[in-house]
Amino acid sequence: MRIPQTNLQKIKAGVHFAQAGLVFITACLALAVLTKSGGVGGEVGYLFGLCFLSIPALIYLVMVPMWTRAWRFANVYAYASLDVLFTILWFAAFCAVAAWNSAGIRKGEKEESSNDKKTGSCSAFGYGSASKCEVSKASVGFAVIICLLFGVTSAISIQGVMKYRRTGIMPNGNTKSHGQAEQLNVEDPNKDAWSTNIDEDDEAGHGNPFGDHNNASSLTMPTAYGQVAQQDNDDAAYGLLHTDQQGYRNTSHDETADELPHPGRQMSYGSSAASLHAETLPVYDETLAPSALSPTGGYEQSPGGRVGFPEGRLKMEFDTKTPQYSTSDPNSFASVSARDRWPVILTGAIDDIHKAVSKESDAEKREEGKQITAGLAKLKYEVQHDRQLSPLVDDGSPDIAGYNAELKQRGEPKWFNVPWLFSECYLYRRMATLFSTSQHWKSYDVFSKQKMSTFRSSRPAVIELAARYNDLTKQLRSTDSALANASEEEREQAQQAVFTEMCEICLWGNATDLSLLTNLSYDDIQKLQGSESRKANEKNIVVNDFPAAFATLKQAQKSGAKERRVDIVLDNAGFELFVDLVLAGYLLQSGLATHIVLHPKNIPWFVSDVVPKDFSDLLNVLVQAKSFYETPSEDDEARGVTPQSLSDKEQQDLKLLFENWGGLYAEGKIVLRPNGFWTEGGSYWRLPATAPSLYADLKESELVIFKGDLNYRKLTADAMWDPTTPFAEAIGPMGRGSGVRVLALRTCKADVVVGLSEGEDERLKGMEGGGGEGGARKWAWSGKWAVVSFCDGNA
Ligand SMILES: O=P(O)(O)OC[C@@]1(O)O[C@H](CO)[C@@H](O)[C@@H]1O
Repeated sequence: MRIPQTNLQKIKAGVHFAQAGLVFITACLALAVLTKSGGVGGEVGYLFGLCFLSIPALIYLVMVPMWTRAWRFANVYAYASLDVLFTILWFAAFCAVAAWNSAGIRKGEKEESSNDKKTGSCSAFGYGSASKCEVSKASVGFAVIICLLFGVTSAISIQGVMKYRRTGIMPNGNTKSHGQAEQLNVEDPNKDAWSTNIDEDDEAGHGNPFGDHNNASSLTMPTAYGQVAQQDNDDAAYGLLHTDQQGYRNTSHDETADELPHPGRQMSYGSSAASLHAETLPVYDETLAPSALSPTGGYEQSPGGRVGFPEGRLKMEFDTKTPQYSTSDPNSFASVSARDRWPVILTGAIDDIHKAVSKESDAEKREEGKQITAGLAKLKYEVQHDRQLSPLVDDGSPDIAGYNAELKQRGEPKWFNVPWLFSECYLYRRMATLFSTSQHWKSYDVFSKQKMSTFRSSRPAVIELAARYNDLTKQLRSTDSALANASEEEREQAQQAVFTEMCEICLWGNATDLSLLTNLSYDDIQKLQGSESRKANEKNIVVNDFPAAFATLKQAQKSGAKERRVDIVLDNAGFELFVDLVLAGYLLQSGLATHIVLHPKNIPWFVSDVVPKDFSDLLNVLVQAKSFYETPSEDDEARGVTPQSLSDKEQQDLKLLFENWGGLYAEGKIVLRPNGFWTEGGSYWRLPATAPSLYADLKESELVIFKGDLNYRKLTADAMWDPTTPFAEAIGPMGRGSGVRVLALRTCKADVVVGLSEGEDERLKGMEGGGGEGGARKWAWSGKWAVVSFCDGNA
């Protein structure tokens, strides 16, 4: 498959093609001279030989940068060396033959001492006929042109080397390290290449197999990167850092927003072939636009496609001045993530794509898959060896410019000394570029299998909640239920209790995000997700603003406003998305909201964050629950377990749930709205200034619920706030006076936390595994504690 070429690359290839034509002609001329009588010098022989020698060089210089099949031989240094070498060789060639010509002419003139012959002309050529001399002169002319053209291509190649040494990006925009491909023998399943142990490489004393941009040694053939034993105890040990669970566990740009069809196209609920694909999900109801539901799916575009953001102004200027958590802080989860967790996550991704490539029959797709695998391995290597973060490859999305501008402004930091939030977003954005710049793997989600396999393990909680939800729906719809006959005050109390319960279900659904918890056993997941654990965890909510959030929605309901929208900025797919839909369905059916707008990501993100496809996958599970839950998974087969069959009641409950949620979609009451802003590298302090139409859209909402840890880190700019800092202050421009009502539902899985009462942080640090006096806020790393923080930006 052809690799997209930059204009400069195309020009270079064009020059090489011209050279090939000229070389052919020169070879013919030289052959003519060689075969003519009168004798020849080695010079012409050299020229003729050089013509042949140039062919393989030209093939290499043209084909390797252009075809994936040859990409394994790509090497910016080789390109430049060849171009410069042949410039010199052709220079020598035309000088030599020119000298031979003039020697022949001088010889001829000496022999022809008669004065009617023109001096310096071929008429008196000492090595043969005048035509031989003419032909030889012509060959010199062509050789001069070829030499000059090699001079041009040398300049282009040298520019390419300088760019590569500066950015790590090959002239055609790809990232690549030299000579590593041959390590990737996909066919050899026994070759276990995916580990987090870096010492292996160094031990082999091969230095930096990935061509560290500053270290010329990269030209030497590297060892096979990451070739060590299976997931070893180190990884297991890593996982036990906070809890005895560990985990590893996901394009391109904004197309999704465009691809998602406009609503009104009825979904085929209940039809026999009722399997759902993301495309069939209505995004919003025309009749409701241009109200708060007008889609802003893509980036904030302005003429020229640049993110609608004043040129030259850098987004960082909108961030808080409070320092951010950095990977250099040994007391932070940032340091643990960069040194221990990200390599494990990358290894999981490499493993996934490796398996996919080994099953791929299409040769071009396989080759491209190897490139992606190599790119992931390079990224893993750079993280583990504390390399500089290199500029992202431009995959056509406007956010890339923002990332690279910020990288430059941050002075191209190294992995072990960089703000955690930016670097972690950069990590996932860089992974996505490997897929989005490919032809065959653009929409491949390297985390998809993990998302679905873990959702399987949520079966008991999913069935328990489906029954609970359907009961609630029946109660809410019935006219003679206890609730219907209760007094207004009793109904409001009951409503608040159910609201809190539904929000708690939604909150703790966030505890099982896959980027934190590895190899979460079937039993662990049940223990975490069941109603018992929710009850047990109630006391673990260290900031609890549920009443304020309920009061906001209740007040809006009492205002009688026709449209009362609630937004949910989603976090993880699978069980968490399931409980988000439970909350969304409850808010709609209880009348606390009239519309729900869900905000997924555009690209695979932080391993398990929701992308639009995860939505249809979830609904497909509900409509095909029997086959999904009763088909043994790899894990079941490994454990020799045959999944229990679903009872009729359980099947019925899941079918009812599917029809209920399907109906809410069809009516356009639930809308899916991806936006590129959610996967940018900065905090939400930047949202009002850098994503004005998204900001305006969120202001239309009665309540914007931000799910999970990453959204909380972005709201609070992942800064090292004093934990007693008011939430409203820590979220800056999204706080007081912002016009946005913010509710964060977060299980704590990172250092930043605000809104705590005096002494609470010390109390939690003092608990077992809390971190103690040492300063590390370990209690906030495991997802065991949660905060529910509300700020009314309209107050
Ligand atoms: O946003 P989520 O899914 O609740 O958590 C994301 C997370 O797992 O990833 C980051 C660490 O890598 C932290 O923000 C948190 O631990």
